[in-house]
Amino acid sequence: MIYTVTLNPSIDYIVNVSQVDLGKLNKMENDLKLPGGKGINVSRILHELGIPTKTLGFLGGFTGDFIKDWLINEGVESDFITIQDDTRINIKLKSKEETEINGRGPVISQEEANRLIQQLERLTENDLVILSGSKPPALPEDYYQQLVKVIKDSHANFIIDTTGEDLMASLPFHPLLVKPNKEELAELFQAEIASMDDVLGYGKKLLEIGAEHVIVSMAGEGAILFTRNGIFKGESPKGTVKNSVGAGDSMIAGFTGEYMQSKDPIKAFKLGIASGSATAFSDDLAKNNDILSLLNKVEVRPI
Ligand SMILES: Nc1ncnc2c1ncn2[C@@H]1O[C@H](COP(=O)(O)OP(=O)(O)OP(=O)(O)O)[C@@H](O)[C@H]1O
Ligand SMILES: O=P(O)(O)OC[C@@]1(O)O[C@H](CO)[C@@H](O)[C@@H]1O
Repeated sequence: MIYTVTLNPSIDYIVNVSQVDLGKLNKMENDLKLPGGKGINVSRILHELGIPTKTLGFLGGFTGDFIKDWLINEGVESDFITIQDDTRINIKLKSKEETEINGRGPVISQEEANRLIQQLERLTENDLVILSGSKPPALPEDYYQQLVKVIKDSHANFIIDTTGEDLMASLPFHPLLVKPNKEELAELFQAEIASMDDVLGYGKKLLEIGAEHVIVSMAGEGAILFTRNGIFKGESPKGTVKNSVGAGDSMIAGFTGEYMQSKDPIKAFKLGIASGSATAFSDDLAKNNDILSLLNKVEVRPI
């Protein structure tokens, strides 16, 4: 089974405003509330692709109920730990530019935190866990490291999509995939990423430190895949961007779904790009048909 873990889910409140005047009253043209949080997005796309998945993490309050109900309606399996505090609401302001205002996240007690660890103790070597997104400040500083240890002790495999020290500390445990975008890669190495040579150099370092596969995603400019057998550049299909929130998560879902079936990283990379782009061209996350219709437009070549 492919499990996803979202420590800090959200309702994504997508607000379209033609022009934003700070300090004035602005009227929305339209708005949309969607279940959010990176792992939840990954599971929604896996489910869309027909791949069995279960989504885990912490949900609470009326906001948590909204997400739980949405997933039930969509048929996405979940087993969340119920917390006392409310799940956060993240604002995605769409105007001439996309502006995001993300909440810090709810209070999570030690007892609630322990219950997720106990869930992961039941994993087996046939399982893969995708750990995605930020960690609410209430959780212990080394919580991600604790999760990685439990997953490895259970002989399961994992993917991690987070930033900074939590990502770095997980690399020696050989995640199947890490997928920083260019900004996250720069932050990881406290370096400027100004050229393709910089992307290639720092991407290779992630492999050297321990990742099995690395994708550096570059939005409309495509992505680079680093494997132990070569490096590949994938071009993003062209289209009209409607809402790029979740494009990165969709890419992880596409890659993982295909890789777990065929063990072919190039085929997986192609489905990853098609899934990411299909989501960027949709209001919500992509639908299966949109992903498959983009798949034959994705070009990948060795570099
Ligand atoms: N403007 C776009 N046009 C075409 N494809 C896109 C666009 N934006 C994203 N994608 C697709 O989605 C993939 C992941 O996007 P991106 O690099 O923005 O990830 P990310 O920064 O993790 O995204 P997010 O945080 O918005 O989920 C890209 O490699 C590409 O395939
Ligand atoms: O605060 P985090 O966990 O880093 O990011 C959360 C988030 O921005 O990521 C998803 C898109 O990738 C959204 O659904 C959600 O609002």
